Amino acid sequence: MSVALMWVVSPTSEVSIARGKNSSFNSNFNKAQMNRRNLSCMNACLGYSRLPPIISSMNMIAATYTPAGEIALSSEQKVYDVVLKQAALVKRQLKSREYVEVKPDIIHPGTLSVLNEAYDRCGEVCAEYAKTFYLGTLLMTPERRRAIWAIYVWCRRTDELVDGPNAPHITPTALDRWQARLEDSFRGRPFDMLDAALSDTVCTFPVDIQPFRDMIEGMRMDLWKSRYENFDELYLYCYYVAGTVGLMSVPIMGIAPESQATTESVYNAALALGLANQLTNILRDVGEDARRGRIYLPQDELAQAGLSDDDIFAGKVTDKWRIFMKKQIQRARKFFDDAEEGVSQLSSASRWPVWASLLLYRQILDEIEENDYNNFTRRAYVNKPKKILALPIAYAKSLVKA
Ligand SMILES: CC(C)=CCC/C(C)=C/CC/C(C)=C/CC/C(C)=C/[C@@H]1[C@@H](COP(=O)(O)OP(=O)(O)O)[C@]1(C)CC/C=C(\C)CC/C=C(\C)CCC=C(C)C
Repeated sequence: MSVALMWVVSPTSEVSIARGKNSSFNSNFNKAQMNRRNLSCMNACLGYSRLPPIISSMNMIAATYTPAGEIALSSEQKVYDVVLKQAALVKRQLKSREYVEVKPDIIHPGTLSVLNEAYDRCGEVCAEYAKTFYLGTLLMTPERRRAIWAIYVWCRRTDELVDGPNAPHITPTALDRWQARLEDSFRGRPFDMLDAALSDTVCTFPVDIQPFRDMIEGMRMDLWKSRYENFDELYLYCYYVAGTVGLMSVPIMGIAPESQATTESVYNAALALGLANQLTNILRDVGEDARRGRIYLPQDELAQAGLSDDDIFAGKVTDKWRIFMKKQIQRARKFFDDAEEGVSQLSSASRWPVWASLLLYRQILDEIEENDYNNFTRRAYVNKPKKILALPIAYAKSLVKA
């Protein structure tokens, strides 16, 4: 990655600074920074408001009970509740068409150019971090493209809090402040320019705040948890840090008008793609994570395979490890399969980047196999020719209608 985004999240200064080798972004960003009061005013003028409350569908989920008589939901059931809420929000807003072109008649002078600049900045970050994905977004309509950039940037900044250069200084309190900033952005009171783009996006498209809160929850989890007892625990983590991205993206990408699929099934597919990506990421990075003292693998399944934390730290590829890995890869592939059904339901211009990301990420699993399951000292990656080949394949798949 050629750019490192650094966040200084302190009680006195909550500013984001972009730093990097090619840092034209840096100076542009500083130049264009706005203060909170101006933005509040600007957004009041734009008439932003909090999204309406969402009806809970928790009681639609089959539940089991703890010995104390409390409802015990699996992670999958808890997450499904978020899927249903987001799908309900989209359906309600699609019905009322409230979110389409509801920009107020009176626009504060300069607001639009500031907003355009904010979105452009998001596009620059996206292009720096994820070139292929950025190119894919160029096929989308301008409104969708810039909204996806805004969400990408928020996700990237959130991830950088625990994975970036400032990670050792990040505390739960810093994450609380980041969440307060998120809540403010959803209320139309963004803190900085990049937040202003997010604020505009969530006011334009029917995006629920819960997946955003949940991603921060995943980052909180990363601060204290370095072992996962079983797949249920790992599932929740993967939802928090990646399944959420799928749920945030679909309201922007849009579902094809001709799609016969239920909104819920499309959201489930989006969730599945996030989970598949994260499981793949975990399987690729086993050695790297172990060197940081982290094991994102189900402890019970490791034990069943006759493996322990020590085996992971020793990093030796044994037959036990190969058998264990085959099972994990099979599970990740299943999530990719579940996701595939949903991609064709997306609006036509959104399919290509999603297919490209799906095909490229899934190939990492093939590479782990090619490396004879040595994910301790070899990083599986998809080489350039294979990446290039995936793009027309993704394009051809994107032409298949729902
Ligand atoms: C088209 C597309 C891929 C859209 C998603 C755009 C978007 C908002 C991406 C945000 C990604 C991000 C920065 C997430 C922060 C948390 C994180 C780092 C998650 C991991 C991603 C890869 O990370 P990284 O860049 O570090 O990877 P490398 O180490 O460089 O390989 C994750 C593994 C998960 C990302 C999850 C997704 C991209 C979800 C994709 C799902 C959809 C877009 C829904 C598609 C819809 C249907 C119906 C299937």
